[in-house]
Amino acid sequence: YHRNVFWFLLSSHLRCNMSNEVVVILDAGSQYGKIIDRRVRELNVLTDLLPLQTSASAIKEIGCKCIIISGGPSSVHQGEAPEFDSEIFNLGLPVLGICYGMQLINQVFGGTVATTEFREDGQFETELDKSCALFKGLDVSCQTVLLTHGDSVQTVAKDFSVVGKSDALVTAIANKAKNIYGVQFHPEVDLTVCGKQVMKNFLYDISGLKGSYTVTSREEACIQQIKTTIGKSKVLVLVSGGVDSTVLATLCYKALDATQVVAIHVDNGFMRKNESQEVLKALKLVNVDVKLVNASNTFYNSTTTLYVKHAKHKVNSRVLCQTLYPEEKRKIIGDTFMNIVDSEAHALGLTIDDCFLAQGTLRPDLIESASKLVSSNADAIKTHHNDTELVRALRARGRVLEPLRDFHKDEVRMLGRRLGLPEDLLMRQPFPGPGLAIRVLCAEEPFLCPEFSHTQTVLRLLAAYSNSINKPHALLQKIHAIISSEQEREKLQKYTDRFPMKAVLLPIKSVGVQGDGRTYSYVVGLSSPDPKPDWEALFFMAKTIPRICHNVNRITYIFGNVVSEQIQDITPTVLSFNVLSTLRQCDHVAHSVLVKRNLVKSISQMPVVLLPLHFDRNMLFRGPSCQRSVVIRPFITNDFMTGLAAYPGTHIPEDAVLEIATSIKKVPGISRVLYDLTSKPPGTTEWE
Ligand SMILES: Nc1ncnc2c1ncn2[C@@H]1O[C@H](COP(=O)(O)OP(=O)(O)OP(=O)(O)O)[C@@H](O)[C@H]1O
Ligand SMILES: O=c1[nH]c(=O)c2[nH+]cn([C@@H]3O[C@H](COP(=O)(O)O)[C@@H](O)[C@H]3O)c2[nH]1
Ligand SMILES: NC(=O)CC[C@H](N)C(=O)O
Ligand SMILES: [Mg+2]
Repeated sequence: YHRNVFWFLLSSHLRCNMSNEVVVILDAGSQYGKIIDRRVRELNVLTDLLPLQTSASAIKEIGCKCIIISGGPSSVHQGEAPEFDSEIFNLGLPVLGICYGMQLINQVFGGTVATTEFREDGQFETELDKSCALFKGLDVSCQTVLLTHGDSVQTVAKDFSVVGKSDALVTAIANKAKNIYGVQFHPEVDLTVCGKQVMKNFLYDISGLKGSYTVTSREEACIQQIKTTIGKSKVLVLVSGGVDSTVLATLCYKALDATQVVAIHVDNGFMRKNESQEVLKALKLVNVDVKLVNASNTFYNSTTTLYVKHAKHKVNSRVLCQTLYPEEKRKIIGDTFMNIVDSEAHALGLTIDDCFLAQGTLRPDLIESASKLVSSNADAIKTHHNDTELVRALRARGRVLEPLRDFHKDEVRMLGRRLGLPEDLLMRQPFPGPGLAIRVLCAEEPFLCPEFSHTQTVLRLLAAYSNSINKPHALLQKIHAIISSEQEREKLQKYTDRFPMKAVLLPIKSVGVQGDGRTYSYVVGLSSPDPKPDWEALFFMAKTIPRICHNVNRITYIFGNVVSEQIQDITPTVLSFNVLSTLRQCDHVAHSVLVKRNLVKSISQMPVVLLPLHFDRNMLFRGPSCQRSVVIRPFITNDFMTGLAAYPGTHIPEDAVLEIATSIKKVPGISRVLYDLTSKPPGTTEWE
């Protein structure tokens, strides 16, 4: 049903624009894939996002000029691969396949694809053939691109030539005669430096598009949408204090009579220190009057029903303050949030038949919740509480207003600027709806799977590589199979020699995103007897380790003395009032440093995360694991879908980092402070 509504809206949208320059994006379930349409739109070309299964005849009917096939979490050579119509390659249209899309093209035309020892998630260098039309105009042939894959092309399809390579890995293929191209990397994201140029080449030069589609006025369109949807009714605007919902509320006030707009902010108990009060104050200054709903005590003991996929039935969840799993926490918080909104609406005398619900939902929120509104194949990355089952049911009844649903964060900020919102409100760092609740890693027991000790051995070898190479070890072969270039081995040797390191596998799991799917894997802690962190060496290790240990999605640096002992135990941690106040205090001291040093704008976001880990226990006295540790994650991103850990000395002054670490360490109950070195992918922004 949702999909029908969506296609209807989309086709009417297309009719209104009557642009004959349409690109069909066939979605294989990628999360970055949805940025493809933003990239294409940025180049003034209209997109039509369709499921990969779409038939060739349906595509022909649309009259598009070319096809882009996105990435996706599946493997083309395995049973669960989504279906597709191979006739799409016989339409005579130029095709660009990205990651999964390239693997699919290669397989269809007779080449092979396999899951190998290679696993790459992050920025890598690749050599591209500048004489290929796809790479025309690139300044140099060696380019930095985003790779996130575990599968790769083994034998190249007949009639295709290799136009991109990175050591043994094929990163681009082309069939010039048929105008069919494939890239293993992701040109749609900012982390691929030449991405925009590659897309431009495909759209303008290869497909002959002119770029005639311009978004006239998106503000006007939003206002119009609000007016037509709400009419004479009322609208309950949910305001979190973030930029999205602030822009939304401002638009509602602009489009409607003030008596029609009721804005509420829910304090769920997972806000930052003084956050709710400050939100109300800031919004008052821009004439948005918000009612505060204090529900901070309701959430801890709330539950919901969960659908068990493999058993196909529903069960009751635990209460939130006993729940360990990230998705479960998100579902409980989301459903509780909507119940509270519902009873608040009743208390205000509003019912769903005379009132609409407005949310600042953005495109990435829907993408990551795997909403059918944006894609039929997406892997659910995480549930956003503005896209829960309850919201979906209301949406189906046409009662939800989401004018920003087609926007990305940077576009919302641009709109907010046009609306005259102050810069400090616009540039606020995003804060997730479930707040601090997803920044506490909950666990009752250490996570120790059978691979633990093997992984730990590989890590030990890697961290001491400069010594290990002198003493032959069977596992070195495995490492060398992946670190195949002489240059890289030399680097590994140089860094491990210059900065002595220990690498310990921490017995916890964190959320990540790899190969366009969600992962839940180990974290590595690096530390050194040298008190001065060698960031260059650390960042190199952060990039290298997940390529070799595929069960690791995050790398951290542990401030302080070297940690050489394995951490066997954890401090049992759930979302309790005390645990949250500890994290709130750490978050507060950390962000105060950013504010004091005027760094809020230069860092895109800085999650502060509580870990159930107690280092430096006195084992002689069998000291219990009772303290916890804190990770700081200063993060640099533009599209909020991919990004880099801030590099001390470049993105953030090193003394600011050290000041943050020192002040967090002073908070009672904190064992150690860690620095997250991981890019996205393989790690996400949040740890969950
Ligand atoms: N505490 C809250 N009270 C009221 N509404 C909320 C709250 N948290 C989230 N919402 C609603 O859910 C939507 C999504 O939440 P989310 O936190 O992603 O967005 P945001 O805060 O507007 O923006 P940002 O992502 O910049 O923080 C918001 O736009 C808002 O409509
Ligand atoms: O509005 C939100 N509701 C949520 O539930 C949520 N969870 C994560 N985030 C933010 O989304 C961005 C990407 O997050 P991840 O890299 O952790 O997936 C980052 O900016 C995150 O802070 C959320 N935003
Ligand atoms: N990003 C992608 O499209 C990944 C494709 C495939 N799942 C892989 O791991 O190689
Ligand atoms: Mg948001």
